[in-house]
Amino acid sequence: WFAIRNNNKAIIIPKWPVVGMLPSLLWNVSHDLLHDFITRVMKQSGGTFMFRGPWFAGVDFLITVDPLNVHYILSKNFTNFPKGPNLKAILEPLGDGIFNADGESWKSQRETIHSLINTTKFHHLMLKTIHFKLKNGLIPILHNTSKLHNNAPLPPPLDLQELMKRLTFDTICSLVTGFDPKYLSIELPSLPYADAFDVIEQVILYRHCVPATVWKFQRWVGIGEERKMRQAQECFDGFLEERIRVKRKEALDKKEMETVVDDDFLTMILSGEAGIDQGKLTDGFLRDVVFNLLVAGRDTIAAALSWFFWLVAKNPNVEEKILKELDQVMGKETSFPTTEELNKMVYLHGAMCETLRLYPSVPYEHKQSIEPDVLPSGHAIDGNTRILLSIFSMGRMEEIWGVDWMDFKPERWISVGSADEKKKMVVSYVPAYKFTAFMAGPRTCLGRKIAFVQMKAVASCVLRRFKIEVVHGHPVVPDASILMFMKYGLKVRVSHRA
Ligand code: HEM
Repeated sequence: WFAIRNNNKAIIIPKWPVVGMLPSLLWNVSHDLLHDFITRVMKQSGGTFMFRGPWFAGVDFLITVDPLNVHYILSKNFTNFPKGPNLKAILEPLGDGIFNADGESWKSQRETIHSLINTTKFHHLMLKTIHFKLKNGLIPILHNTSKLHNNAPLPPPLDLQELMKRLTFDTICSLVTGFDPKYLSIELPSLPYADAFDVIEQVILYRHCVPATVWKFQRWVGIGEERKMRQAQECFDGFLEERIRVKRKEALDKKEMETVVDDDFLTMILSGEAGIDQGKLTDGFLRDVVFNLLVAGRDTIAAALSWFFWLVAKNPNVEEKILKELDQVMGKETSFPTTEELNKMVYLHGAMCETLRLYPSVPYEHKQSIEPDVLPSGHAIDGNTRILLSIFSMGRMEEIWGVDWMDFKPERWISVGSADEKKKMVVSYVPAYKFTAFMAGPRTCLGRKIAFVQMKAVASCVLRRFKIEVVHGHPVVPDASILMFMKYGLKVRVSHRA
């Protein structure tokens, strides 16, 4: 009261009897301010803060953005900081897949996924798939609306974020299951299993926000959000079961015909390329692997591309430099870029990193200590302490990025290469404990490389053909969600480039 009365800019988080600091948190969540609020708390507290929830609710957590702590938790003392049982319960729809696994199960899944997605074959399949989806999905849709734009004074706005979600849903489904749902078509169809996927993510967020006893009770009785979760899970599991059944049959037919199997991720696993014992390939195991990969590769890229297009539209100087680079790399050619051309797009790469610094697709990472420990910042923690790493706030720390941290500056990521690199512009090395959008240490993202290829391919194809303008007055704010989406979507108007 004293601080407010004196118009003090410092954030005061009262620790009330019984309810602890929960009111401050809830107030900020309900006013769309969660990420900014946490960032201000981090700046004010020197990078680490202990949040105390209601008595006996078991929701206390330590939140940190200190790179030394992050390094310690994610790498140096990695074994003391697994994801923990609380998160495992919240993420139960992901089954025993890689996101929800710890220990040996996690290790063997990581090896399998790593060995399959980092092959030239998978890389080719990915480029082919994105090319197909751009040519037959995104570009025709933008072209259609853009024609209207050029001929009519008031063109209909498009929700670009919605288009990105549809594009990445089709792409990742095709890559993982070999099936293209055609969610991104001119008619913008409604697909029950795609909607179910969204509901599952929303209810996972809900579980993060209420005490475990509340959502577990709701699940037991079958009411509220948990009822929605059960229905959505049944629907999405039905879709996955069908995909697995079809793939099993195809794999069998191909074996009989002795044809070379060179398809999607699921086919590669079933054909024994991953070296997994056939006895282990139960429907449940395959369901978990596939579901986790769909989660990993869909919304992360959709969110990053949405923020990228918004930032570029707001920064014409960056847009100009990207277009100049694209002209240099691809000449007058407007065909799909090759792998070599994508590698040469250094400025565009910097713009993508800069987007993920300011708007990381995964804004928070959860860990839970096993044993008591002392963090490099000097904070002593008990065993079983929940820890939240705020990736969003890390991208906004002056101590890490300098005084111009709020500027969208792809140049931050570019430097002059060595003599071996012929002194060309190259992407600078930035330690993973500073730039944590893909996490760091043994659990670092396995799809980082393919994510950049996809994002650069989509961005270069769209920007060369279309000018994107954000609809005047459209509010762009991050949603308080486990994934960094825009709360009201991204309403834009597109026109053909001259
Ligand atoms: C912009 C795009 C992406 C971002 C920002 C991103 C970010 C992340 C982050 C923060 C994690 C750690 C999550 C956690 O431990 O809870 C992660 C893990 C992972 N990512 Fe990505 N990701 C992206 C794209 C992809 C893609 C396209 C794939 C592949 C299909 C992928 C596969 C994975 C896998 C398998 C893991 C689990 C690693 C493990 O636990 O060992 N990611 N990613």
